[in-house]
Amino acid sequence: MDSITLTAATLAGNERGRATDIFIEADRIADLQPTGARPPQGTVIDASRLLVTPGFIDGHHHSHENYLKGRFEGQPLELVMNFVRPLKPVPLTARQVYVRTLISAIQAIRSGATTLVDDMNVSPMLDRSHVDAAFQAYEDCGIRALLGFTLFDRPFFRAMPFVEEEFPAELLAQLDAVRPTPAGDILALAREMARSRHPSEHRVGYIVAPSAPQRCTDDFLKATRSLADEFDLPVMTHVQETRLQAVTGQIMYGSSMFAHLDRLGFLKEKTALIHAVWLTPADISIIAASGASVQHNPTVNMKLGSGLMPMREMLDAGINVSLGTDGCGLVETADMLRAVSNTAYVQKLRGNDPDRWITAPEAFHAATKGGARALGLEKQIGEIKVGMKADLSGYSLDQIAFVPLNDPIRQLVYAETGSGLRLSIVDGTVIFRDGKLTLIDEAAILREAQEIHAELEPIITAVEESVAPLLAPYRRIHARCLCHPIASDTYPARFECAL
Ligand SMILES: Nc1nc2[nH]cnc2c(=O)[nH]1
Repeated sequence: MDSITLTAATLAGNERGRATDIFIEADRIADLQPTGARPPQGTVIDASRLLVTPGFIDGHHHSHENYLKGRFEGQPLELVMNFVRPLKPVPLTARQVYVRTLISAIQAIRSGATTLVDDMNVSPMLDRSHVDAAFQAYEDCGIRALLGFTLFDRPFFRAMPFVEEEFPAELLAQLDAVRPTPAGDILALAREMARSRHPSEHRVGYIVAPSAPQRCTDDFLKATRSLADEFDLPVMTHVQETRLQAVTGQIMYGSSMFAHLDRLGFLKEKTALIHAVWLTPADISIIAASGASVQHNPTVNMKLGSGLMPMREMLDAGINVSLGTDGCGLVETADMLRAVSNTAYVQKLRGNDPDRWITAPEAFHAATKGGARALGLEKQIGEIKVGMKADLSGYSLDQIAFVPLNDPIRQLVYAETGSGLRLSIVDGTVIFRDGKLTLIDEAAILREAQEIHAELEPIITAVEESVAPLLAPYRRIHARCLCHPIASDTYPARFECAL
C-alpha cells in the first residue's frame, strides 16, 4: 500500500471550513492539513470538487438472498422468511456463492459503504467451501467486511408460538425430520474463524451472529456469548422486529426478548440488536444500561410492514444507534444511501414535536460513527481523523444533489443517489474511482450473476413451490399474534387502521 494525498477536499462536518488535504499512509489517515500547508505525498488525487466523508457502515445484510431480488412483495417477515431461508435450499457451487456475495458488495460500494456486515445463512447443511467463497469475495472487491454465518439451534418453524396447534401433525413431522448440521459443528467453525479473522486485525473479519433469541436454546445463546467474550468479538442478533416476535417473547419467556437476553447476561457493548422495533420504555432502559447498540433497518422494516423503531427515545436514553440494509430477497437493495435517507425521512413520522424528529446529521452519524461503535471499531473507522483507517467516500460536488451547495450533509442524506460517488478508499486502497470498481471486473461479475441466475431460476421456483404448504399455518399464527396482547406501553410502531 502506497501513500495517497487527497488535495483540497471538502470534508463532511467541516463544510463551511477550509479545503483540506488528506494524507494517507498505508491503511491510515496520517495527517489532515489545510490545503497547501504541506506538500502532497505519493499518489495525488485532486479532491477539490469532492465532498469526502467517512464511508458508510452497513451493519446488517444477508448475502444469501442475492439471487432472490425482486421475487417477493406484500408478505410479512414470518411468511417471506420461508422463501429466503427454505429448509431445502437451492444447491450452489462455491463459485455461485462467490458471485452471489459480490452482487451486494458491489451495490454497497456504489452506495458509499466501505464496511458491510453480512449474516450469511449456511443452514441446513454447512458447506465450508461456501463460507470460504464469501470471505474470498469480500477480500477480492476491497470492501471492509465482517462476515458471520447464522448461528442457531432451534429451527425457524419452532421459533414462534402456536406451532403445535396450527401446523398439521404430518407437516410438522416432515419438518422435524430435516436434520441440519449439528450446532456444535457450526460453533466449531465459528471458533476457528474467531481465532483467524478478528475484525480489528483483518479487513475481512468474523462476527458472531446468533440469529435471534427465539431461534436459539438458552445454552446455545450462552455459548455464542462466551465465544464472543473469549475472543473479544462483536455480536449481532435480530430482536423484536415484528409484533409476532414481541408476542413470542411473552409466550416463550414470560417477558420481552430484551429482558430475556439481559437475564442470560447476553447484552453488552459491541452487541448490535438488529431491528428492535417493538419494545417498551423498560426495554430501552435495559438496553441503555447494558451498553448494547440497536440497529435501525428502516428500508426493510417499511417493505415488510414490520414497523418503525422509536429511534429518538433510544437516543434520549443514550443508546448507540447504527444502520443497516438487510437482505436483497426481502428488500432488493444493499444501498446504504437509501438506509440513511429513509431514516431521516421516515423517523419524522414519529411524534408531533418537530424539534425531536431525527435529523440528517443524526442519520449520518448512525451510518458512520454509530456503526463503528456497534462493532467495537470506533477507534478505527467511522470518522475522518488522524490515526483512523483510511475508509473514505468522495462525492462530486458538481452534480445535481449538491448544486447549489448549502448543507453537504443534508444534501448527501436527502438528495444523493449514489450516482455522484467518484471515489471510495478502504484500508488505504482505492477500490472505486470515476465510475468503476478498481479491483474486480464488475461487468464480468454481473454477466456471470445473470447466467447463474438463469440456470438457477427454475430450481428457485421449485423450492418456492415446495414452501407453499407452510404458508397457511404461518398465516394463521401471524393472525393470532396480531390479536394477542403485548405490553400496553409498547411504543406504537405501525399505523393501525380500521379496515
Ligand atoms: N429481516 C430479517 N431477516 C432475516 N434473515 C434471517 N433472519 C432474519 C430476521 O429475523 N429478520
